[in-house]
Amino acid sequence: MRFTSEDAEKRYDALVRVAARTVVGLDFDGTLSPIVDDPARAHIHPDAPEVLMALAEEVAAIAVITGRPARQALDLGGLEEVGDALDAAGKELFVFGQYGNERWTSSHRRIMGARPPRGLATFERDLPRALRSAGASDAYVEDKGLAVAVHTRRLADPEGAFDRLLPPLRELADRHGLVLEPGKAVIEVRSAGSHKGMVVNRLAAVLDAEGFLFAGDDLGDVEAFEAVEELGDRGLAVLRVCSASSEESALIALSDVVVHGPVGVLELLGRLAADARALREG
Ligand SMILES: O=P(O)(O)OC[C@H]1O[C@H](O[C@H]2O[C@H](CO)[C@@H](O)[C@H](O)[C@H]2O)[C@H](O)[C@@H](O)[C@@H]1O
Repeated sequence: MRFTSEDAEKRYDALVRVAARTVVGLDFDGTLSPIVDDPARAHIHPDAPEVLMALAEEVAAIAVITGRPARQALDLGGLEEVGDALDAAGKELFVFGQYGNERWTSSHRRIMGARPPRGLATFERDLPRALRSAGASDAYVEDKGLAVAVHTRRLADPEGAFDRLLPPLRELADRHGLVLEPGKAVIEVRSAGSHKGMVVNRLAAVLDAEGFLFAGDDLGDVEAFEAVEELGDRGLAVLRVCSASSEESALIALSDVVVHGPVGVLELLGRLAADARALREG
């Protein structure tokens, strides 16, 4: 775990002091679950449920904010059970799927979602031809209902295929009124309507937060990092945590703390829970 500046360490201390009024926002893939080749097997790190339950005792709320469909995050994360434990502690677990287009809470247990964006069906119709033209017919296409993710990780040349696919998919997305969300060996195509920064702002306002921690690992988390920084400018105690890997470094420059993958994220969250508890118990 590395604080990126002295100021960042002070930010951590300030967050501990307002832990009881702090919202913890967490990305899923690469932050709570280790990156794996098959998206259907990206299970949450086995230590995560216990760490989240301990943390919930000390903070106002925990929110998983992911590009995944909420249903998948619930299943791969065992988050319904985590929600049970949080409910019992009088706290709430939020799951925002598809970059904020879906919402689940441990108190309501229903996924509220948007409709598929106009243009997605015709985009999907034209997609195989675009994949063929880019020599990436074997790319794995993940149909997320409200979006499509084209994965190159399991191709022979993942980076080459990613680079060849980016321009034509951007052009095709534009033509269908959709936007591109590039990530780790993945190009997502989705509606322009929502992003993780909007979720951060909504949660901070609704929960009247005095502190906000967000941890993420990929480009789809940039808006959340920016929103958290703006909350800091407005006087909240904030901490931006980068779950680092050799695959993506864009978030490092925006971070207060850099940790190594999900193991490092959980270590930091465990430390936050322990420090907040020690302060509370005097
Ligand atoms: O917002 P996130 O929780 O980070 O989700 C973003 C996308 O993550 C998934 O893909 C990534 O994880 C896979 C499993 O480890 C990996 O195989 C892939 O290369 C990564 O890009 C997921 O499949 C996407 O739908 C999410 O939107």
